[in-house]
Amino acid sequence: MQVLKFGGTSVASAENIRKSIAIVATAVGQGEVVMVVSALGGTTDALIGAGRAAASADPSYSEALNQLQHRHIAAAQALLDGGVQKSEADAITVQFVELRRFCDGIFALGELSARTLDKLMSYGELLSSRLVAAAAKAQGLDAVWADARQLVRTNSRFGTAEVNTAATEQQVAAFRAKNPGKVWVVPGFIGSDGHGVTTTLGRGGSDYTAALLAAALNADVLEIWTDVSGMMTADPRLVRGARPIDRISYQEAMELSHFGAKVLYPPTIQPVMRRGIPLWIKNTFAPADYGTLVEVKPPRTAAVVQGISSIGNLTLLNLEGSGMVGIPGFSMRLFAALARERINVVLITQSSSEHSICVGVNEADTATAQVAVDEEFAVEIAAGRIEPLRPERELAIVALVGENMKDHPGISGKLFGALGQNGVNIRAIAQGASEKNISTVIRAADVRKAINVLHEAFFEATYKQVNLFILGPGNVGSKLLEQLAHQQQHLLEKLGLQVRVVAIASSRHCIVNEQGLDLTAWPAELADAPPQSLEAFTQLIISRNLRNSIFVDVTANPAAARCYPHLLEKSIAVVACNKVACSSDYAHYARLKSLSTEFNASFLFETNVGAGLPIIGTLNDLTRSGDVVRRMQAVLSGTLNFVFNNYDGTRPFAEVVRQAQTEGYTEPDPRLDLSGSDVARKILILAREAGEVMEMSDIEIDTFLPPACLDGDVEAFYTQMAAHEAHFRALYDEATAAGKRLKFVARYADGHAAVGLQQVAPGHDLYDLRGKDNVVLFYTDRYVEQPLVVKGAGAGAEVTASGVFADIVRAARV
Ligand SMILES: NC(=O)C1=CN([C@@H]2O[C@H](COP(=O)(O)OP(=O)(O)OC[C@H]3O[C@@H](n4cnc5c(N)ncnc54)[C@H](O)[C@@H]3O)[C@@H](O)[C@H]2O)C=CC1
Ligand SMILES: N[C@@H](CC=O)C(=O)O
Repeated sequence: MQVLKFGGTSVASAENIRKSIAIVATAVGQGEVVMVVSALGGTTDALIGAGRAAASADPSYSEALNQLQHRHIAAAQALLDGGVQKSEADAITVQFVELRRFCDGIFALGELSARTLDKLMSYGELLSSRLVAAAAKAQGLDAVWADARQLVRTNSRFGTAEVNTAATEQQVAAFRAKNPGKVWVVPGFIGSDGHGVTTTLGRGGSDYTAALLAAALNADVLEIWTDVSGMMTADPRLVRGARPIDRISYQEAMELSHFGAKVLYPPTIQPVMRRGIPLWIKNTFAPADYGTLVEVKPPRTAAVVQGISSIGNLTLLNLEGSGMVGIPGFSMRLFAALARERINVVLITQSSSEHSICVGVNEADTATAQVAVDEEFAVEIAAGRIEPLRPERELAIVALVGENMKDHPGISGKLFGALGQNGVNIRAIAQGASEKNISTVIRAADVRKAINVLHEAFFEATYKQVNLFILGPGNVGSKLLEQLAHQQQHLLEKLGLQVRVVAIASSRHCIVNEQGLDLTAWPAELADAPPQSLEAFTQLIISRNLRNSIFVDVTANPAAARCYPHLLEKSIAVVACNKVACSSDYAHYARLKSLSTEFNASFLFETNVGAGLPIIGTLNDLTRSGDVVRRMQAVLSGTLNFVFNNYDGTRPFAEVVRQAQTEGYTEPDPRLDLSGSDVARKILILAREAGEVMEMSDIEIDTFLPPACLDGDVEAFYTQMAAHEAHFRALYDEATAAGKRLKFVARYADGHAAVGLQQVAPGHDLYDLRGKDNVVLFYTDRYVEQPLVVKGAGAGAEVTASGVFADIVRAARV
């Protein structure tokens, strides 16, 4: 015996009904079959709407009934021919005459009781099941229509009637005896009470009808045919990578269905579980798909977590107060007060201090719960022994479900870690001793992010999605985007990172695509995009609330640097080649570092010194391992090294500087390089990273520029340099005459830092530094005489982009 249930979408049209009947026909080859059907998709809602309209004296119910009638007759016409079609259309018309009279009655009385509503809703399944039975017969099945009201006996709790199992089993057995070998076609969802009055089993109750019949008939299998290929590892509307679960235990299926996996009506499992009947969830529209088999003991797989589920619209009710500690009965009174108002408690947690108890309820029950509980504890509240009930709204539960979680250490740790790294704050936790379900209460606005993060952590070991927001696609930014475009496949295959550039903003425009921008088309798209301010861009990053978000600042803009705290506070990582933040006030720099730690968000700026060279990383490695940096000597300006390596008086000094700018070594404002300020920023950042508390004003800057060069704008700067050619020539000649080279050197020792132009002699560590190279010599407690040296290309868009890229990968792999 097999019981097959077809949901609303599976019988929504003549075409779908044909598919469902074909599935039943195949099953008939393997033994007796019971077919349980829902109403044609959307019918129940339409009937409720018509009933409510009628009850509120709105005559539109009549038109709603016309449409329903038309839909059912059209389906009959498409499914049946000749005399069968005529008699079925007549039968449908008769039922609609009855239904119309019934709604007229509601209209006249202006009242829609639960009992009346049950009767009204029952027409949906009665109509669909009769139609499907006629179609099954027309297709050659030996089908019989079975009125569920004569099979399923319930009490009179209209809307959510409770089933009398013993009476139901007797009625089912009697019907079976009278209809041997027939294919039953049964309306789901409905039953009747002891007086023969129509009742319903709760929305989604057709699954339950099928489970009751399967249990009563001791069926070999219960199949739930729906429009998805089984229970999924997570809600596929929220998680793109969600996939069907092949085999799952009753307990796990129950947990998942309770927590919002809508493919199964939660009470369905209990009757079949009692009898150990396998329950198979299948897809009517892809019958070859395996679906999900729910059984007593599925084969043990490596999967510890079977699924991730969520319930929205949750309020946490917090009852707190010192008067609760050690006094029995508080919980009982709290739950009794809620029960009196028929408020369902979804989750409970209590701290071991007993100072507070916290329960989760449906948001719609918040006000009623508050009144009921405050009344119950009115005396204690008045005496100040407990606080009035404190509801926290707009929350949701996200739960991990899996029987194998039991005795498997580290699952909660991984859950908390994954959520924490993404700035998802956990308001409450519940885990039963059975360890089948670990529930977290979080902000409703974080649900999508949280489920995706957890799905990635527990199901998609293959890759982690990283979402980039890039500000300032100039020299470095454009190169970075080029490198990202080339390396996307490599990142996915070798590092398991699916890196998506979600947004790019220039100083004027912004483009966004949550699925990832096309990295070849962005320049044209950005040029045509609407204007967007920096504040709006920051808000966009925060409000999109995407997991593993990284803000990449490739500007030189102080305002951009001011956005970092807001982002870090939301656990959004910041990667910056912009040096403004780390060379600003020490307090700001220190705050950013502490926000990064506090909110578990990377703050990386390796390219602030030496472009793509691993200078800050090396320094961090030294200090983290306990070494102490005593002294640093460095050439930290690619621009100045390039200029002094290329200037020999044959070309004007200004022209060589212009070349450095054209080749992308200078700052957007080259005066920062030539004045020594950029080098001062860099030695400041190194000193701070070495543990020194220092301000920019503490750095001694010995500039070689005539003061006039710094008056006016950038063009005036070039003009002034040209005018002072003799000054630069003299610097060069003097050094050359002494057999030396000019190097702009940064020094740090004993809490003191200075930068300035020096003549260095052959044999000096800095003498042979070529092109635009940088070098840093670290003298530490471990590197006393021979310094640790980092040297190489220290400026240029390609190498800087490469350093930013490396920081992005570091932030992504945390
Ligand atoms: N060029 C190099 O070798 C190195 C550069 N850097 C740093 O890289 C950063 C960028 O340098 P480049 O790409 O050469 O400069 P760039 O001037 O070519 O690019 C910066 C871009 O940022 C944009 N921008 C400015 N304010 C903005 C805002 N509020 N919103 C959005 N976009 C804004 C500008 O319009 C420009 O397109 C600078 O902070 C520089 O110090 C760091 C290490 C080496
Ligand atoms: N303008 C800088 C670029 C790197 O920070 C330099 O010339 O070194």
